[in-house]
Amino acid sequence: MDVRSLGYVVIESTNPAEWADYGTNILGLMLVPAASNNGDVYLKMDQRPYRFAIVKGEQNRLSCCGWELADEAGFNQAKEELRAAGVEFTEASAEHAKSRRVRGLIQLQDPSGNGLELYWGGELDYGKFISPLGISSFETGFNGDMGFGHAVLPASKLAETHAFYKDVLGFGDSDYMHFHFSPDPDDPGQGLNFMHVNNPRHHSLALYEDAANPVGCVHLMLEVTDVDEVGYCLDRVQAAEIPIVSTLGRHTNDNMLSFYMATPTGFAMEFGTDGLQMNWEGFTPTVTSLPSLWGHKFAMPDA
Ligand SMILES: Cc1ccc(O)c(O)c1CC[C@@H]1C(=O)CC[C@]2(C)C(=O)CC[C@@H]12
Ligand SMILES: [Fe+2]
Repeated sequence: MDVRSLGYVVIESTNPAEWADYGTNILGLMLVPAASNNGDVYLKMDQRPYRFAIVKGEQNRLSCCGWELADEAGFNQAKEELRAAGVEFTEASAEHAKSRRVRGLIQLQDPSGNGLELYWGGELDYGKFISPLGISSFETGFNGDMGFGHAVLPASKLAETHAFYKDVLGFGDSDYMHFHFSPDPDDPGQGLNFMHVNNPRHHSLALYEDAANPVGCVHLMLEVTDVDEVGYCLDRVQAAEIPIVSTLGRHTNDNMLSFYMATPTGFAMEFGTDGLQMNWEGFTPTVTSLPSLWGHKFAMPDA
């Protein structure tokens, strides 16, 4: 399978209006005029019609990640490979695909129960990105082909879930880390698999061995092209008294300079810049024992 990018996320929220406020006034994303009056919130950051869809629901959690395939042939091939691997999926209706602004879409779950969608034909509306806070641009590649950023998802069954993304979805390994927060020496600790798809972003997905995560996500990451925008965002977060989940720091594996804050949904948002752009040809996956070169003091170990 040839997955090209992390195209969008869908977030279920009891109060999508909170995300309209947070998305525009803190993150500097653009509110997309609603196609319907149902209160759903769409947030835009580049040539793509939206990157975040916040839909009204009973729960506050990440619903799914949308993964982009190159074209219809790639989409059909992906479905063949899922059938061959015995993975169940549901084909979305034309109406549903249209609401996602894609030409074809299937829905499935990974072995830890995280929702995902595989799609082809993601629209570009070339609507001008005008940040309400004057952010010049988010790093999403040419025509947005690097995806919006990355997602770190909880994986109670880490080995099985990692194998699913690697062997069935064809993701590549970027890096592996292992954490041991518990004072109990018999506690096996938590693994963290960083994985890439077919674009230069160091990781589009990371899987964290995290059994109890009620919101379906550890964090999402957005990347801006100007370091000052990270600083300005940090100032806005502090002025709004939004909890800072991790202080500013620079990661070892992808070189990202970032900090982490709370979101209305309870998972964290990493806001960074200067992430590595990789050439995967001949790349040897790394094993890293230090998460950050400096900084990144996390408020809670599982934040
Ligand atoms: C280590 C690292 C490298 C690149 C990233 O984009 C990135 O988010 C991380 C940190 C991931 C990880 C996390 O999200 C949950 C809380 C963790 C386990 C920590 O407490 C340290 C590393 C953190
Ligand atoms: Fe991250």
